[in-house]
Amino acid sequence: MIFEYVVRIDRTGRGTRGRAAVLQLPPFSTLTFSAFDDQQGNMEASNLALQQLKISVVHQQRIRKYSLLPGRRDASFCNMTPTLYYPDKKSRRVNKSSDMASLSCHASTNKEIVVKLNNNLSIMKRKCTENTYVSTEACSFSENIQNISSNTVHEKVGVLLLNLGGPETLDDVQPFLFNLFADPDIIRLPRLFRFLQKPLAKLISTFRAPKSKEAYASIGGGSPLRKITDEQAQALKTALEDKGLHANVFVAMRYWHPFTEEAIHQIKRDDITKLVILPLYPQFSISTSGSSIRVLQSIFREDGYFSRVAISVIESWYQREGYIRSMADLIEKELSNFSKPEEVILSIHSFACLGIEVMIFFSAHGVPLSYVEDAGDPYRDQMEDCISLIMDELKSRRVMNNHTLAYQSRVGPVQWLKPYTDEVIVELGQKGVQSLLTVPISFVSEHIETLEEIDMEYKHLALESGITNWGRVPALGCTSSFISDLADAVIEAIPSATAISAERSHVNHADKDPLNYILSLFLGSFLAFFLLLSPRAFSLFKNSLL
Ligand SMILES: C=CC1=C(C)c2cc3[nH]c(cc4nc(cc5[nH]c(cc1n2)c(C)c5CCC(=O)O)C(CCC(=O)O)=C4C)c(C)c3C=C
Ligand SMILES: [Fe+2]
Repeated sequence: MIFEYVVRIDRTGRGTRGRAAVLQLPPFSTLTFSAFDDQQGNMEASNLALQQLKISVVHQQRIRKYSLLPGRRDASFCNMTPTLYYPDKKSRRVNKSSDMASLSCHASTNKEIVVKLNNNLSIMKRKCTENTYVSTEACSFSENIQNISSNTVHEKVGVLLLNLGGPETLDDVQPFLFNLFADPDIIRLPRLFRFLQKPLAKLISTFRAPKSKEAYASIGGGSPLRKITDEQAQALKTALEDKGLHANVFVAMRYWHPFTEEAIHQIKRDDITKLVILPLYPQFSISTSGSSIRVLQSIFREDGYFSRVAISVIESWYQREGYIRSMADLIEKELSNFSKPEEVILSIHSFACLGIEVMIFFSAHGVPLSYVEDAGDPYRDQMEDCISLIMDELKSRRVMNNHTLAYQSRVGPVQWLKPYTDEVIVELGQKGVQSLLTVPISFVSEHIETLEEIDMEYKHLALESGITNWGRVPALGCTSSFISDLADAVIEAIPSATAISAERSHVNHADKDPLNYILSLFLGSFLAFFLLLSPRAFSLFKNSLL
C-alpha cells in the first residue's frame, strides 16, 4: 500500500506554526511525502522543505521526534525507513513537476505518525489509494490489514541474531581475546598501521588472558552467552510462530562460536529468501552491531547467493515500547524487592538528602571516547535517550527514584566514555547514598561483565565505599514481553527488506600504492620496535592493559 502526501511550501507565510497532522497507519503500509514549491519550482526549495518536515512516531503517551534529513537513512529509527527520491533520478511521482522530492516511510502495526508542520509548510493533498481520507489536521486510513503470512507465502524467512560470543572454556579465553582485539572496529588503528592489527592482537590477548581467565573461572569457567543466545533464538522462533510467521532463527557471534560464517552456511542450506538481521544490542555502536554488520556486508558482497536475498537490518531497537516496558518492569520489580514501598515513598519526599532513597544506577559498557567524538558513534546519544525513555516509563508508573548513568569495562590506556562506573560508585558512597540498584543497560544477556564485574567487583567496591544496600537488575534474557517485542520488530522489518546492491567491494588504491606500503612498513616497524624493545614503553603498555 502506498499513501502519498504533498507538503506545500507556502511562501506567503500563511502556514500555521506547530500544526500537526496525525496519520494512522495500518501495518506494512508505505507513506510517501512529496515537497514542492510552486512559486520557485526548484529542487533546493523542495529539499529544504523536507529538511524542515518533522516526523514523530507516537508511542502511546510518548512522542519521539526527529527530522528527516536528505541523505540520512535512519532505517531502524521508530520503525520507519525514510528514503529520499529525487525526481531527476527515480521518482514514483513522475506525473508532477520536477520540483518534487518524496519521502517514504514504512510504518508498522498500530503506529501513528505525527507530522509537525513548521511555519511555512502545510500538508496539501492526498494522492491515490481507496478508502482513505485526509485533512490538514488529521488523516487516517481504513485499509484492510495485510496478512503477514500472505506476504511471505513464497518466501523462506530467516532471522539472523548478532551477538558478541564468549569463551566456553578457559582454554578458549586467549583465542577469543585475539579475535576481539584483531577486529579493526575494536582497536581502530590508523590505516598506515593496519598491518600491525594481528601482531598487536596477539600481544594484547596474551597479556590480558590471565586476568580474563581468572574472571571467567569465577563465573564457572566460561561465558554463558552462547547458551542464553540459543535460548533467545528458540524463544524468538516460537514467538514468531505464535504471531503467524514461520521463520528460521540463526545466531552469528562475532568473536566465538558459532561464527558468522557458520550462520551464513546454515542460511544458505535452508534456502532463505528473506533475511532480517537483528543485533542483540539495543543501542548501536561501531564496536558491536557495527562490527558484525560490516562483516556481513563483506560476505554479502562477495557471495552471489545474497544477491537473491531481500535483507532488512534493524540497527538499533532501544526505543521500542516493548523493550522499554520490559526494562521498566524489571527495575520496578527489583525496587520492590529491594526496599519496602513505604521506604521509597518516604525517601522521595524527605529522606533523599539523607541518602535513604534507592538510586537507580545504569551501568553501560563503555567505548573509547574517540569513537563518539571522532568517529561519530551514536552509542552515547542512544544510551542517554534509552535511559530517559525508561525513566519516563517509570515516572508514568509513579516510580520517582533518582537515577544516574556511568560506563564500565574500560580497557587500555585511552580515555573512555565518562563517568566511569567505579569512580561514580565511590563518589556516591562519599555523598552518603546508601542504596544502589544497578541496571546493566547495554546488553540483554547475563555475561562476564554482569556476573563478575558488577556482581563481584562493583558490589565489593560499593560496600567498601559505604553503600550498604546493593541490588542488581537481571538481564532481560528470555523475558516473554521482551521476546514478543523482538518478534514484532522482526515482523515490522520484513516489508522493508530489499536486495542488496550488487556492487562488489573495491580495494582502496591507497592500499596498493607501493610508496604508502613502504612508508607504513617503516613506521609500523618503528612502533613495534619502540613498544617491544623499550623496557619502559613495554611496561607502560602492559600495565595499561591489565
Ligand atoms: C554493548 C556492549 C559492548 C560494547 C560497546 C563493547 C565494546 C568493547 N569491548 C571491549 C573489550 C572487551 N569486551 C569483552 C567482553 C564483552 N564485551 C561485551 C559487550 C560490549 N563490548 C560483552 C557482552 C562481553 C562479554 C562476553 C562474555 O564472554 O560474556 C572483553 C573480554 C572480557 C574481558 O577480558 O574483560 C574485552 C577485552 C572493547 C575494547 C570495546 C570497545 C572498543
Ligand atoms: Fe566488550
